[in-house]
Amino acid sequence: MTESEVKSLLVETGAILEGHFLLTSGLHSPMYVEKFQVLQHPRHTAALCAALAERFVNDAVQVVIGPVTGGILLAHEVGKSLNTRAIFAERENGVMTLRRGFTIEPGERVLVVEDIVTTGGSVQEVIDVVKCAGGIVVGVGILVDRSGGKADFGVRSEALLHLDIQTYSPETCPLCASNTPITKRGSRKI
Ligand SMILES: O=P(O)(O)OC[C@H]1O[C@H](OP(=O)(O)OP(=O)(O)O)[C@H](O)[C@@H]1O
Ligand SMILES: O=C(O)c1cc(=O)[nH]c(=O)[nH]1
Ligand SMILES: [Mg+2]
Repeated sequence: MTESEVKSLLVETGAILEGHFLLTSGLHSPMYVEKFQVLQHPRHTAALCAALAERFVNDAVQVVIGPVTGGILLAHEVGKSLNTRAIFAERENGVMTLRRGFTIEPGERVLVVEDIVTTGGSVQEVIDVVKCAGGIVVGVGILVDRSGGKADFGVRSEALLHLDIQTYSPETCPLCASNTPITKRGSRKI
């Protein structure tokens, strides 16, 4: 899939939103990629994840892991393509962790997947979980990297679509200054 095909799919499914959004990092943004607008279509999810898996087909991946919520679907579908285990990480009392009896064995080759990267903080938390368990992070697979190239995980990362979307700290946000109501999507409680 080309970047323009991925972008068209997001536009067609209504995933690109404009407004005033509180992001999981605490930053504000005038745009939000609501990944579940596209992920609600299993055939699109399967096609996107197959394209992502293709980038890591020669990396001898043994486990695919992503952060809740979208990471559950992504890990499952990428793991299906690569014929590996698929697990997910979630925050417990604010700390990213493995629950549900999931384990990563020392030396296991792990691919981290993520739907959207803004600051890269969530992916980094998952990388830390993998490393803490002794796993080897072979790469990061991303549907949409909206960081404008700023996110760097110290391993090969591959995104199906690269965007450079403005973010603001709450103190400098022009939408706050103009009293535009803010909305919070996503699952993180901050
Ligand atoms: O790169 P970052 O600054 O960490 O931001 C990106 C993360 O934020 C969103 O998840 P969110 O925590 O909103 O929950 P969700 O996956 O349940 O929507 C998104 O799905 C990424 O996981
Ligand atoms: O940074 C986020 O929380 C975020 C941004 C975005 O565009 N889409 C999303 O699901 N989360
Ligand atoms: Mg998420």
